[in-house]
Amino acid sequence: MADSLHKGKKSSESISKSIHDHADGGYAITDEPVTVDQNYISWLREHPSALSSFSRMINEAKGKQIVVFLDYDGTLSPIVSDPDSAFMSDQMRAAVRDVSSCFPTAIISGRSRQKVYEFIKLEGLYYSGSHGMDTIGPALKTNSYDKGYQQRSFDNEGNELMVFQPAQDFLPAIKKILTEVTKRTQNIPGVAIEDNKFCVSVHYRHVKDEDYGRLEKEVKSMLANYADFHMTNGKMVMEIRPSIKWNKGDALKYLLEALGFRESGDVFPIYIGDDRTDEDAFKVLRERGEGYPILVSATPRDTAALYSLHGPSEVQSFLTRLSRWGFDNADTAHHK
Ligand SMILES: O=P(O)(O)OC[C@H]1O[C@H](O[C@H]2O[C@H](CO)[C@@H](O)[C@H](O)[C@H]2O)[C@H](O)[C@@H](O)[C@@H]1O
Repeated sequence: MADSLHKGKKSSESISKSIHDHADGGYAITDEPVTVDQNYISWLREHPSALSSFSRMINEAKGKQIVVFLDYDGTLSPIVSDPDSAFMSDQMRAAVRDVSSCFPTAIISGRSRQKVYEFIKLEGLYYSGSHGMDTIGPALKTNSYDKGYQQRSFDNEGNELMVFQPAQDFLPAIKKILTEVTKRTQNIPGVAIEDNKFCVSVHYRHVKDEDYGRLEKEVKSMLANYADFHMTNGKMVMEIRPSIKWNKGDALKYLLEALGFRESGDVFPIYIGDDRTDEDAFKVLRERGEGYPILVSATPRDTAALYSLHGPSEVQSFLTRLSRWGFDNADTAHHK
C-alpha cells in the first residue's frame, strides 16, 4: 500500500552528499550516497534547507527568545514498522538535551504524553501528547484557558507546572472506542491499535491491500455512532480524535502564552515536524508571522512550512548547530 505522504517519483541522480548542506559554510550532514529526485530539488527552492538557511535564521532571531517545538515520530526518531520500537538514538537525545538547556523546548506529539516521555526520557522539557490535547507546561499567568481543564503539577525541582487537558470530558467515550475498535478489527490481520489517551491510533502498515477497505469500513461505521469524534489520517495510521477545536497549533499557542509570549514580537518559535498534523502548527507560525516552520521530508510535499530538513539525521545536525550557537552566545542570546 502506498504511503500517500511519501509519494514521489524516484529517478534522477545519485549524489555523495546531502544537497542540504554547506550553503552558508555549514556542516557536512552525511557521507552516505543519497538518491535525489529532480522534483525534490525544485521543491527545495521553495522550501530551503533549515541548515543552509541557518545563519539567516539566527540573524532573524537576534534579540528574540528562541523557543523550540519538536514533533517525535519521523522527526526525532525514524519511521519504523513497529510503533513500539520507535526509539530515539542516544545522539539525538543528547542533541535535544543540549538544545533544551539553551532554550525552552517542547515536544508536541500524537502519542500519549506518557509514552513520548518514555521514549525521550529527558527532564526540563515541556511535553504535549495526544496531538496537543494533553500538555504539561509552565504555570499560566493568564485566564485565557478554561481552568476546569487545568491542574497544577510540580517538576522534580519543585517548580510549578500546569497540566492542560481540554479533551478531558471525552475520556469515557475514548475508552469505549478503544475497546470497540479493538474488537471490530481483531479479525483483520496486521492491524495494531494504539491507546494515545485522548485519541486512538489504528495502524494499518501491516494490513494487506485487499483488507484495507474492510478496515476503513469498520472504523467509519463505528464512528457513525460517535458523533463527537472524527478520523484523521497520518502515516499508515487512522487517528480517531474528539471533535474539539484543538490541535498541535493550539498547543503551540498555549505553550507560547504560558511562556509569556501571547502576542509578543519578542519570541522566535522554531517548529520541526514531519506529519500532516504538524501543518496546524506551521500555519500558526505563518499567521503570527514569526519564527521558523520546518517540515521534515525526503520528498516534495504541500506544506505551510517555509523550510525543510531531509530526515531525522538532519534534524539532529540542526539541533546540534543550534545548541552550539546557543552555548557560544550565552551572554548575548536570550536564554532560558
Ligand atoms: O505526532 P507524532 O509524534 O509524529 O506521532 C504521530 C503518530 O506516530 C506514530 O506512528 C507513526 O510512527 C510509527 C513509528 O515509526 C510508525 O510505525 C507508524 O506507521 C506511523 O504512523 C504513533 O505510533 C502514532 O500513535 C502517532 O499518532
